[in-house]
Formats: sequence, C-alpha cells, structure tokens
Amino acid sequence: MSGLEVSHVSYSYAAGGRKALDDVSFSVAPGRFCALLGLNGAGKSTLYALLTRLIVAPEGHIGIAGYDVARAPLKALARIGVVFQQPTLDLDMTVRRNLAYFAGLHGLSGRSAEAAIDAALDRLAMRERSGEKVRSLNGGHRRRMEIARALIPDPEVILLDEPTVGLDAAARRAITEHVHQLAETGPAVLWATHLVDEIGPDDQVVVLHKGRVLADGSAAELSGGSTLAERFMEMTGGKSEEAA
Ligand SMILES: Nc1ncnc2c1ncn2[C@@H]1O[C@H](COP(=O)(O)OP(=O)(O)OP(=O)(O)O)[C@@H](O)[C@H]1O
Repeated sequence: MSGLEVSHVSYSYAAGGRKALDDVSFSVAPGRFCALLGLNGAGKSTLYALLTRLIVAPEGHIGIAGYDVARAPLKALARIGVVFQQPTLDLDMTVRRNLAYFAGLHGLSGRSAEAAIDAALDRLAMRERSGEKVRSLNGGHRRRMEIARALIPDPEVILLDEPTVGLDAAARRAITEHVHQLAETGPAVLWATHLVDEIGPDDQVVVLHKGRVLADGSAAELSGGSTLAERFMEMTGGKSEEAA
C-alpha cells in the first residue's frame, strides 16, 4: 500500500525527556479520509512536523507515497500537500498570484501553472474569487484557498493540521465536506482535529492521546453502541495534556 505509512515513530523534544510521540504506528490508504483525533498536547503538531521533516524522527519509519522520508526526503516531500495550522498567505496579493507564486516554487510556470491553479480552485469552488485580494476574503475562503494551494503539485498525501480552527460552523462544514470529497478523488488525507463532528461514520479515525495511539479504525467501529464523542471522552478522560 502507498499513501501514508507511519511505523514505530517516537519523538522527545529534550534528550531523555517525556516522549511527545511514543511508538506511533498507523497507515492511511489512498482515497481514505483519516481523522487524527486528539486533545491539545496529544502530539498532532509534532507528528505533522515529523511527516514534513521540519524535525527528524530518530526512531521509526515514515513512508509517503512509497518513499521513505528519511532516505528519499525530496521525493517524499514532493508528494505531500500541507495545510499548516497557521495561515501563510500574502494578504496583499490576489488569490491567483498567491497560487502562482507557490506553483513557481514547484517548478510550474506558464500554461501548466495556470492549468494546475484553475483545477485546484475548481476543486474548492474558489475559481470566481481568483482575482480578489486575500485580505478581502473571509476566514473560510482563505482556508479553502490554502487547501487549493496544497493541491497544486497534485499530491498523493494531504496533511491538514486543525484546518477549521477559528471558523464559524458554516465555513467549518463547507471545508470538511470539500476535503472529504477530495479524498474520494485519490489522495490519502490526514486531518488533525479535536472535533468529532468533523468525522463521518466511514472515515478512518486514529485516536492520539499523550503521544500514543489509543485506537485506529472506522468511526462507526470505534463508536460501537455509543457515539464517537462518548467513546473519545471515555478513552481520554476528556483531559488534555495541559489540563491534566
Ligand atoms: N517545541 C516544543 N518544545 C518542547 N515541547 C513541545 C514543543 N512542541 C510541543 N511540545 C510538547 O509536546 C507535546 C505534544 O504537543 P503537540 O503540539 O504536538 O500537540 P497537539 O496535539 O498538536 O496539540 P495542539 O492541538 O495544542 O497543537 C505536548 O506535551 C507539548 O507541550
């Protein structure tokens, strides 16, 4: 299987210190939407930093589209689309200029860049906004634009780190639906969240708590006879690292 593979990954920020990630293993198949469900401090952002090689895992294996992130980092990273928690847009450029700049970073220019930009904007229903300055967009449209940007290199794995933070309910729903539809077109999607209402019954769910994987299965399987929210509360005690 390609897609995303994480195997026995551990990480501590300080030598000998507490593990932010402790023997984490799971995989996401192509075409799957996987929610990485965890409270504050669970280790979600640390995992994303390792997947994107912002930091390097001393232990374990990370595979992206069949490439080992440690042994073939350029090939692996070229197949990832990332939406980080903090927006990174130039507010005074138009949507299209922002995307064109990013396309250039990926070696695309001219007609191939335009085609990739149009296709990405269409997938997020954002084409009609392409001439607007980012500053004039609302939070939901800015986020959609960042997701469109992540699609430009036609990634096989898409990583989103709590992409709905700060958005209202309608924008949250729209983005969640768009990304579920995206997964159906082929890429493996990893969506970090602490909000169970962003997860559908057929989605894969990996529950991360205090650096460990507590559960991995479909939302329906994990819910059992109760709701996913109840099961998540039972597993974690509803307490984040900060609150504990
Ligand atoms: N740069 C850092 N230096 C030291 N410890 C860190 C650093 N970043 C995170 N941690 C610790 O690592 C653990 C995991 O944090 P991480 O940010 O990965 O969790 P998270 O699930 O992304 O939480 P949040 O939703 O709050 O971002 C926490 O105990 C956190 O305090």
